[in-house]
Amino acid sequence: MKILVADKISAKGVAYLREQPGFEVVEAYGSSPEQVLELVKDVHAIAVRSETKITREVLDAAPELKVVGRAGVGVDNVDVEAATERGVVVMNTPSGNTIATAELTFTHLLCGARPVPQAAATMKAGKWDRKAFAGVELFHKTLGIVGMGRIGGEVAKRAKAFGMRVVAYDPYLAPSRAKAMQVEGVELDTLLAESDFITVHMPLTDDTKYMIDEAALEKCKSGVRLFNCARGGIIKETALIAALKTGHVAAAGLDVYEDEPLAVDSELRSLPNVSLTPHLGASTAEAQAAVGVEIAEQITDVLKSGVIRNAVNMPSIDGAALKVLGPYLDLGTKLGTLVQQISPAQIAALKITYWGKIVDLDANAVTRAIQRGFLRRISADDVNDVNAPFLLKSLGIEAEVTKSNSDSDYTDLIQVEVVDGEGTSHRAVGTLLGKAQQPRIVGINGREVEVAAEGKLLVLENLDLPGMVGEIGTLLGRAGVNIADMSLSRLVQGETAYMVVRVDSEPKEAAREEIKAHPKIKLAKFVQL
Ligand SMILES: NC(=O)c1ccc[n+]([C@@H]2O[C@H](COP(=O)([O-])OP(=O)(O)OC[C@H]3O[C@@H](n4cnc5c(N)ncnc54)[C@H](O)[C@@H]3O)[C@@H](O)[C@H]2O)c1
Ligand SMILES: O=C(O)CC[C@@H](O)C(=O)O
Repeated sequence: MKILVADKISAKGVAYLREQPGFEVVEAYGSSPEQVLELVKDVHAIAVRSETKITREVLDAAPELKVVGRAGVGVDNVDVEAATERGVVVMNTPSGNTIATAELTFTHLLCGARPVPQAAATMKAGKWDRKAFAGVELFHKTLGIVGMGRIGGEVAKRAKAFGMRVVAYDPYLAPSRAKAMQVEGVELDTLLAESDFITVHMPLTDDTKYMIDEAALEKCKSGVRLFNCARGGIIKETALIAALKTGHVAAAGLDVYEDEPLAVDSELRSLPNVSLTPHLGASTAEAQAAVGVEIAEQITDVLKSGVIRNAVNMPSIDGAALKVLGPYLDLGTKLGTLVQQISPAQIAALKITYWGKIVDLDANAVTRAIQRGFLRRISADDVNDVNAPFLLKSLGIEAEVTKSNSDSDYTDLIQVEVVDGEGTSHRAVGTLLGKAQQPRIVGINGREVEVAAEGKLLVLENLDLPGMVGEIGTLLGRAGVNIADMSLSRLVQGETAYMVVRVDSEPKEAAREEIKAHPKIKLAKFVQL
């Protein structure tokens, strides 16, 4: 397996990848977009920080690619939508650089209060100016934090230690968390009006882009100080520059910019009341060691054992959860495959119902496994848990999931049902049996059956007449096919019965045609699980 380390991650992370038997690691830093297109053509994984852009074009040029690992939080340099369509897992390392970024933010806050960088520059220039660099204190000032996630939370703790009042705006901030952190959850306008210092800590999204623009700045106190160590574009640069010039914003500290690297002639570089750092939030020895090793381990887990952690384009399952969910994933895949093979081609909806213990587990992964199983034989694309929901949608098949609390005879049941264009439903029900949690099929199209969910099955609907089992047995015997297991079911005596026969080998075409053409057999499907 080939792994491209496209941006500089920690030596420990690279060493971890190199130690893995069967891994070939290519380190190529600072490559041009054209070079990246060439480098990715046979890679299975790419590790990046924020420099290398993993665009749709790059993904198209990488047919073997399984995973893009971001050593850091923001995945804005990766086209996640295109990756999802292609079934490529995109993962990040959400917490390894939290402290580093919180500490850099606090450094900027302190430099916004006390112009240390500006004073230091004059000292280097041989001056001794004690008048030009008076500052303000953080003590008893109000800090407004927009985005109270991991980094916002760590900044809040440090601000409390400095004796600041902390107000926070975050639509997803639970009152209990605000209380535990001793911060006041407020509306954005209140935060803008009451804060002496404002720092932003959320991703750049359609909602957060230019959240701090001219109108927002007008709502701020005169002399407010602003900080952004999250993503360029949350604070509108032109509005900030104008407000820094008038002094409405007394000082600013920025680590991130609308365009990176920041243009050489950006006005921000020449304003005296701004401290700038070149996207250094995560640049500490500790953070880089942490995220480098974390991403190397995560990439290895995906490629070697299929274990996915910290994926941003699918639900992740940790090792403990995988142990519990594993048998359900197997059953789900098989039910999806079975239903696809017993139903017609024109499907309008794929409906999944869960009963029993599974209802209380995280069934998202099982749902994806069912969808993957269903699509396995019908999609031209490589189907996996990442792209299965997307591919289903692109085929115009509606997905529906229900968790039922009604009673059932089994500890767990999963029903997979497809509805065709005419509203006719085809379904299979499965469960896990015994201590070994063996996947069993216990229902097909409303008939109770009982057969192991594995191998090759012959699903028959035949007239309920004496001698049918013998006739099928003879037919299969003549074709040299051994029966491993068999289950019979009927609803009304003398009408039709279902026979599910597990066979050791697939009947040859001629035998299949003979079975299909048998006058007493209404339906015959050969299923491979
Ligand atoms: N400068 C750097 O080098 C550096 C390093 C690490 C992280 N970051 C960036 O910092 C940001 C925060 O990282 P984190 O790890 O704390 O993320 P996080 O996911 O833990 O926190 C983000 C918070 O933003 C909140 N949020 C989302 N939309 C919002 C909105 N419209 N208004 C207000 N709040 C909103 C979320 O509820 C969440 O609490 C990210 O953009 C990340 O990429 C930068
Ligand atoms: O890799 C970096 O140095 C930047 C990381 C940072 O922007 C992030 O979102 O984690």
